[in-house]
Amino acid sequence: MPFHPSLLRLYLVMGSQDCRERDPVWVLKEAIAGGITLFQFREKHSSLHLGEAYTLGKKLRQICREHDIPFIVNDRVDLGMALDSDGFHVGQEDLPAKTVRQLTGSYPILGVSCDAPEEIRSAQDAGAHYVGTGAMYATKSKSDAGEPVGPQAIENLVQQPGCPPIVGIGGIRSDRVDPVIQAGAEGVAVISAISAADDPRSAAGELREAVEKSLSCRRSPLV
Ligand SMILES: Cc1ncc(COP(=O)(O)OP(=O)(O)O)c(N)n1
Ligand SMILES: Cc1ncsc1CCOP(=O)(O)O
Ligand SMILES: [Mg+2]
Repeated sequence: MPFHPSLLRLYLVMGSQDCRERDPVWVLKEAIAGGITLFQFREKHSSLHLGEAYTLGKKLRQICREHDIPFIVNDRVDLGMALDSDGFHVGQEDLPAKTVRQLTGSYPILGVSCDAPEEIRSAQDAGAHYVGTGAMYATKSKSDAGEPVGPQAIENLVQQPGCPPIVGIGGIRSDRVDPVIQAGAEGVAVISAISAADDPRSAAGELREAVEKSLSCRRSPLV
């Protein structure tokens, strides 16, 4: 599936650990109905074996396919390849982005977590389509997220020549979307704001509306 920065508008990142014991299949369907534009399968559940992650991933992948939502796999290139994913997301402590590109070819979407200018340069070298920057705000969804870097980090990175489109992640709720977009992000990535919401469909709807509203009044659109 070809990449366009508008795919980053509302990016749901989710695995079974994020869904409050509810079926991730149901959560994903509701999130799609609410307006997500991209999905990342981020399975971190220590009790789920790779084979179980594959079985769940196949179901989620199928739902994405039926709704034309690109399906990205976090961390595990082997799992992503087995699931015929549309792309991969890796961070600074995962396989190097350049290696992922070599393993997977030039076509799949490649996302890389970056908080610093030198990380942007190596993401560019690897042919990253987008960059994930965070945590924007404090988060309970990633135990090793470190201190929040805030929207200011996006404002700094986006000035790097040739910087790929940025999506902000970490602690984002609908009332925190605007500073992230005004800093220069193309969209927001969330886990708990949708996956742990009582009503994931309306949560996604609210977030999407907040993103569109904020983009429509950005002073100098970056895309
Ligand atoms: C869109 C997006 N941005 C950042 C991350 C974080 O990736 P990483 O730093 O590798 O941490 P884990 O998600 O693997 O815990 C992401 N997953 N998605
Ligand atoms: C995966 C990840 N990377 C940086 S913060 C984060 C967790 C985001 O989760 P939430 O949206 O629930 O704060
Ligand atoms: Mg990772």
